[in-house]
Amino acid sequence: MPSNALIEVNKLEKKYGDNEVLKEIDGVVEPGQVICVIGPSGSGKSTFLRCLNLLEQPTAGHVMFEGKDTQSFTEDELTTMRERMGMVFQNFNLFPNMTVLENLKLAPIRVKHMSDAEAGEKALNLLKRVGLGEKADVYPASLSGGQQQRVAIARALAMDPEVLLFDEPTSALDPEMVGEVLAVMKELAEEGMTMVVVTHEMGFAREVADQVWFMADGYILEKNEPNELFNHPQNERTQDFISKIIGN
Ligand SMILES: Nc1ncnc2c1ncn2[C@@H]1O[C@H](COP(=O)(O)OP(=O)(O)OP(=O)(O)O)[C@@H](O)[C@H]1O
Repeated sequence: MPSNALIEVNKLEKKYGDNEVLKEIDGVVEPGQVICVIGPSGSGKSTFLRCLNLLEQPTAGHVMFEGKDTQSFTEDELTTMRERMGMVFQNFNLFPNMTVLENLKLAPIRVKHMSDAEAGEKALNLLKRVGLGEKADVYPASLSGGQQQRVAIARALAMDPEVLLFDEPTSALDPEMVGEVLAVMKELAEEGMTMVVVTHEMGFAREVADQVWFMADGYILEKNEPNELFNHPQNERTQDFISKIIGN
């Protein structure tokens, strides 16, 4: 395997009963890369993402993290790996009964054993970074969806992750809020954050991704640089998908 792979997936398979959702998936994520995973609804994109941090247990195949096979991980090693892979969900998943600041401080205090003051300072800096320095003491419900998602990104960053996994981070947002979240993600990409992003935002994939992976029926049918994949798709299914979303 390439020595610089952060994540490597070999012959990954996932079944739910008889439903084969992921089939023979191979892929490498290198440090600093932004991978966008695109494809039709139900093609297995979210399941693939959740297999990367073993929120879903693969049925077969291997997920390697920093060259180590996660299958051989103890529970403690798995927990550590998940802490190093931040995840941002479609529906933000903030704790509603905690203020924005408390949401951000929780994991650094509990998991990294940071002092309250240290975690608070870090949280405030991260909130400023996502443009929400003024919102530290409010509750998530008083924020717009776009603001809540930016808080969720800041919360993931509070653990200093090695990689961020995004599961359709803008799909639950009103259209006018999509841009503010994508702008934060683009900034992170420019700062060198390694990211795997399941998305329907083709403009973002085209502009920000180093590689776009096209999934259909549980296979990754095509991987390429965005310009190649969008302008010269090789696989018939990719051509069909792209002509449907871009052609009209
Ligand atoms: N926990 C589960 N139990 C059973 N089947 C599941 C589960 N999670 C996903 N599936 C099935 O796996 C298939 C792929 O789902 P997945 O959510 O990964 O697709 P997707 O490409 O992310 O779709 P979308 O773009 O609509 O979110 C679907 O047929 C879905 O019904």
